[in-house]
Amino acid sequence: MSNNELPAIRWGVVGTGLISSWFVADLTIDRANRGANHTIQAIGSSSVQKGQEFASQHLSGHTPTIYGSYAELYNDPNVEIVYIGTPHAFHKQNALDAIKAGKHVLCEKSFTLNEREAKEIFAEAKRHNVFIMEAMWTRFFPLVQKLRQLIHVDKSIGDVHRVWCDFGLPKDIASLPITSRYKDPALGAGSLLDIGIYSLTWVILALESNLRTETPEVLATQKIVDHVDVATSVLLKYPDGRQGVATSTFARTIGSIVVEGLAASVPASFTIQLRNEEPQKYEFERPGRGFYWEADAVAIDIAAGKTENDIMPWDETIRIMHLLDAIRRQGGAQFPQDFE
Ligand SMILES: NC(=O)C1=CN([C@@H]2O[C@H](COP(=O)(O)OP(=O)(O)OC[C@H]3O[C@@H](n4cnc5c(N)ncnc54)[C@H](OP(=O)(O)O)[C@@H]3O)[C@@H](O)[C@H]2O)C=CC1
Ligand SMILES: O=C1OC[C@@H](O)[C@H](O)[C@H]1O
Repeated sequence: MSNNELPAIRWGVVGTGLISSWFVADLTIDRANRGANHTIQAIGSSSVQKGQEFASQHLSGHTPTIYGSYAELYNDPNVEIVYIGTPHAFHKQNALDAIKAGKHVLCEKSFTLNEREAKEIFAEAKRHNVFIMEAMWTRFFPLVQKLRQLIHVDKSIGDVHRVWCDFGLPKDIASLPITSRYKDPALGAGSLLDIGIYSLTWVILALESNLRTETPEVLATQKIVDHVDVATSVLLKYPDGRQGVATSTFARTIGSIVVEGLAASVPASFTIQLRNEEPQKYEFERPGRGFYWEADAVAIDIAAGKTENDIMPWDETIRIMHLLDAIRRQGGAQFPQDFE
């Protein structure tokens, strides 16, 4: 199909921040195998000057109409679809306004701050008979389609029982202005809606062969600092026992360490990966299986007249058992002895 025969659509972009710059840059690059022709018809910003700066920086060679308000963009008859690139907290109002003006909408993730807002938007879209979608771009990558085919159709690794996904995005929240969307709860700040949504998405995509046919149980914990979740861990539990762990954090580290070996009980080496540096692998000799190290420690302690070992003291065992009990209470695994 020649480019002239492809579907064509005229976009109005509201918000001139980071994501809008990435979005318009991608829509205007020259690429093979395009599926549609995109025109950035208009930019809506809080000021004409900001809109003009955005266009000259990210849309050189293009001539979008620049508006100093979003309302003007919604009312532009040449705009067919509105792309919402504002912070989460404004998505609801932006989407409702665009829909009421009869526009289709592509709205950045997270779609809204909560389910109630999302339902409100979809009800309005239904009333106005317009298209609307959450811009969860990752789901549309060919890589995802291939991965899902390998996992769910070809069953390349058999049945998938567990999936983990972590997204860490270092953010020094304390140093940001209180108006930052990463800091202000009223703007939907927090790791979950910003990046945790990706972790959750990957876990769901890998665990669910038929999307949206199951509702997993959720167990979650968050680290809240100044009313904002700076770290979230979610455990998804499916009716048949499949488990997904999705985590997100704004904490800053300079790299990661992966421990390798036969099993988690038998570490053999680890690799330190510092950002932008070559990985460094540390390997260790282990003749036999390695049970002699704990046996040596026992013998040494006894010879020294000790009753506890410093590496595995009594209170550490008690702490671990306390945690295991708490987890079982939430999780449901019971032993007859629990009721004695
Ligand atoms: N898909 C992806 O990979 C990414 C998605 N996102 C999503 O995009 C959305 C926007 O994020 P991002 O581009 O980083 O945000 P930015 O802060 O960089 O930009 C947001 C823009 O929204 C407009 N805006 C309107 N009202 C406000 C307000 N009160 N405070 C701040 N901005 C306001 C501003 O544009 P103006 O002044 O022109 O009106 C501003 O430039 C979020 O929902 C985020 O989750 C973000 C990054 C990547
Ligand atoms: O979606 C996103 O991905 C990239 C991050 O920079 C951004 O905070 C987030 O919204």
